[in-house]
Amino acid sequence: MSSSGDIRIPSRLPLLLTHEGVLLPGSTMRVSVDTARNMQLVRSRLLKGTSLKSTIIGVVPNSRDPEHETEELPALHRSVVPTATVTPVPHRTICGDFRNRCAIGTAGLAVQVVGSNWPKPHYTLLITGLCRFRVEQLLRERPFPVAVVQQLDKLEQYAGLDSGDADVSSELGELSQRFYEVALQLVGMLDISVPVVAKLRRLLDSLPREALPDVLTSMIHVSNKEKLEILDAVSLAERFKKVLPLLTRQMEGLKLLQRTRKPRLDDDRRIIPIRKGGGLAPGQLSMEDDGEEEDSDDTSLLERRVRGSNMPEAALRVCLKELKRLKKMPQSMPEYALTRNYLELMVELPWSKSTTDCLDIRAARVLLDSDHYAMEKLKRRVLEYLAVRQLRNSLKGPILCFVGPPGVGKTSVGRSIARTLGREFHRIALGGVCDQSDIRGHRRTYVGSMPGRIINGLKAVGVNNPVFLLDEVDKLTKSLQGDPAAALLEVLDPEQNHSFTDHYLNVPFDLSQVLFIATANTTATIPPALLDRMEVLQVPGYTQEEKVEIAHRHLIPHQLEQHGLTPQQVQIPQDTTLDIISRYTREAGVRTLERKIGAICRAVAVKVAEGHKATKTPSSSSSSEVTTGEISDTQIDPRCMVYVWSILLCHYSQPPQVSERLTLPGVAIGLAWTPLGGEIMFVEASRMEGDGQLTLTGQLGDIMKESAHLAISWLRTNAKAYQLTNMAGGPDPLEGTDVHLHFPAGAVTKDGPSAGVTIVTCLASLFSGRLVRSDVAMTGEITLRGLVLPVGGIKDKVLAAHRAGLRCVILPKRNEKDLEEIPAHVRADLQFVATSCLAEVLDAAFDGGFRGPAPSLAPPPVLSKL
Ligand SMILES: Nc1ncnc2c1ncn2[C@@H]1O[C@H](COP(=O)(O)OP(=O)(O)OP(=O)(O)O)[C@@H](O)[C@H]1O
Repeated sequence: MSSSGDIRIPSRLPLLLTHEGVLLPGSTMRVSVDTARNMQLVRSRLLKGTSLKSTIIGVVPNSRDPEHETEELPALHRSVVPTATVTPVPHRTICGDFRNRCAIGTAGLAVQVVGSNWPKPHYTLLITGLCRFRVEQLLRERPFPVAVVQQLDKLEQYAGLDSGDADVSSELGELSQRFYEVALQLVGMLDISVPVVAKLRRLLDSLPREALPDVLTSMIHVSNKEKLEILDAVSLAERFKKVLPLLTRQMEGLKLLQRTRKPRLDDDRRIIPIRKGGGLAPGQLSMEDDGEEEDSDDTSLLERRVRGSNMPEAALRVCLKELKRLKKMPQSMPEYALTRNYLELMVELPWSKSTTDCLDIRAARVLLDSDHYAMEKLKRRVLEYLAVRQLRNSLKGPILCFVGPPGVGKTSVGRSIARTLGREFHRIALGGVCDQSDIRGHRRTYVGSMPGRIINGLKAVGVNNPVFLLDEVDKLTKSLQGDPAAALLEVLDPEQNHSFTDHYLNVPFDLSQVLFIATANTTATIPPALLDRMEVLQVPGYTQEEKVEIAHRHLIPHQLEQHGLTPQQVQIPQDTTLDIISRYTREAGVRTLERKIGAICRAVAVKVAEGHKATKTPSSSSSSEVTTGEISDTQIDPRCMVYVWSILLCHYSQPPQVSERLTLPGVAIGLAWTPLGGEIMFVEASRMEGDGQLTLTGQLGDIMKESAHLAISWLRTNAKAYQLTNMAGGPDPLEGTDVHLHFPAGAVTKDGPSAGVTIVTCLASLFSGRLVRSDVAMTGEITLRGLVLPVGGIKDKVLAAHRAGLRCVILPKRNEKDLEEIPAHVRADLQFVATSCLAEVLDAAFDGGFRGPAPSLAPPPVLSKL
């Protein structure tokens, strides 16, 4: 730092008006620039200028807030020096008013300009003060003020310090010596081992004495007003005199502080913080000290929590080690927050906190029954499972996995199990999870690392024995980030999960008390190793009657409550519900049904809120008696009940879904099983002139394609017996003919052998020109010899046929036993034709039967051992 005496500043300076601090010669200050005038100055002088001269600006304190900047230049800070001492100014002020003349400021060198656009455009300048100046004449005010200035701190001014006038010299010499000694005392009170204190000590010796008052003022704690007084002290002697009491005050503050400090801190840590490039503040010091105290209190509180959290020995050791590191870390270190977060998590984890199981099997049965209608098989198995657990008092055993179409209550049964046990419930959605660290957490070395879902779940429930529902385990996917299913293996294996190690925790956590239940739509996509650890419980779709019951017992009351309606205000008769189910929904579960009921409730809620009601109150619940569909025409008492009749449904819902009829040869209805439940499927075939090619469309898998080839071969073999012909009427159906077979819903991949009988029927219809019965649906695998083999998913398929309003289901003979699972009333509504060969299938599929095969083609009595 050089003495300001060596510096010659330009006679014209652009003025930067500051409002937040006072720049003194010899010190450095950061100034935030956001007012229009100052921004202009930075842009046109500092950013465009190329010479050193262009980086010198005049910094003048301005008391006015930048928020209130006006067109008019604010009054600049002006020395209170008697006007007599001010050099007379020629009255040539071209702009600005007279009050801005004689303003005192500090010429400064802009050493750094940093710009930012956030939160609004602004610059931050780093300016080093060079010397004082006085504004002689304001040349212009816009776009930024420029003034003719007079440099005040000059070399010759201080000549008296070293030589010259004996009186001045001796007075200044004495003053500067006293000042130096006091400054030395002040620095002596600080801990010299702190680098900034050591540097200050060196500065005291190396700086010219005349620079000391300004430099020390900018380092100790003084108010802006006091700083302005020092800025005004143009005379050096006056400056020494004004700063001396400030130094003494600072020392008093330090002494007081040292006396009030605790001996522990006093002995070994005599570190008194110093503001970087600024001063020491008694008030500030004590505040920082409080912060330190608070911090150490905070850490010891954390330590107490760690010790009291009952964590196992290994975890405790890790935590104490981390605590030790934390104590040594400055708070500003990014790792401080990481370590602290880790310790907070460790403390919050329920290492030994658990709820007491209150399982009463009888009460559990009542609760399961009251929460869920039907699902008898599932409820029975769940009760068995819970009973065994209670008797053995252990959780070891297979993990239950509920598999079924969406909306059949898998998740809600899981929730009921938690309630019956009196345990906390937590659902972990695994759909789409493709990263191992989702389950097992990230290592703490990664930025933004966090624990996996299992540990997060435990933290959320706050006990170590909750019921965890692993929802949609069939939707886990692999990726470059590892296989989440592999991570789940450890979680679900009772032999291993007592020491599950999350990467973030890096210490084992005992998961053996957690009751895991999984749900899936299909077992096909569950990784085999995972499936092996689970006991699969199929949850089939519901029949229409079951859905009506579920709607009236659970869904409607729930929806009414959700929409602020009471059963006295709305009544949905059973046949209306049945209508919604059969005409507006086609699903295995009840989710769409619930949505439709919700839509009705919303519409009724509007009417009720408006004070409307039905114009006619029908006397019976038959929809046919209702003559009007509008409920919004007449205003009557809002307390009256709103009846929702079938006829009104069209006001609230989309047009009903209608099923098509079979009007062309070459169409047959098959039954398919998908993860969403059973579905009916219209298989279509057409033929055209060609050279005997078979085209298959509809995203078919290999097995399905093979079924199509099998069907064609069987039909060609038996063409004569069934009088199947090609387009020209010839005996080979494929001669000169191309056949196209299409399975609608082309965007959905289909596979499996169960469409075999449908393909045969569809092609038989095409080649014979006869229509297949439009109320028949079929399923079954075929062989080349014309046998019909059993298939899976019979219950869902039959329910789908029933939903679609079909009358007859053709199924393999060996699937007859599966019909027991189907509710009696559904069975009563349908006719089942159990078939063991294709001849029987065709006979049942066509009105009046299909022309039977020759006796030699009839299947042998013992069909197959498959
Ligand atoms: N048998 C039932 N009795 C009462 N309510 C039921 C029954 N089955 C389903 N529900 C209700 O249907 C809604 C959907 O059920 P849930 O969310 O449990 O389906 P899910 O089988 O888990 O579906 P997903 O596979 O899509 O997760 C819930 O409101 C649930 O209470």
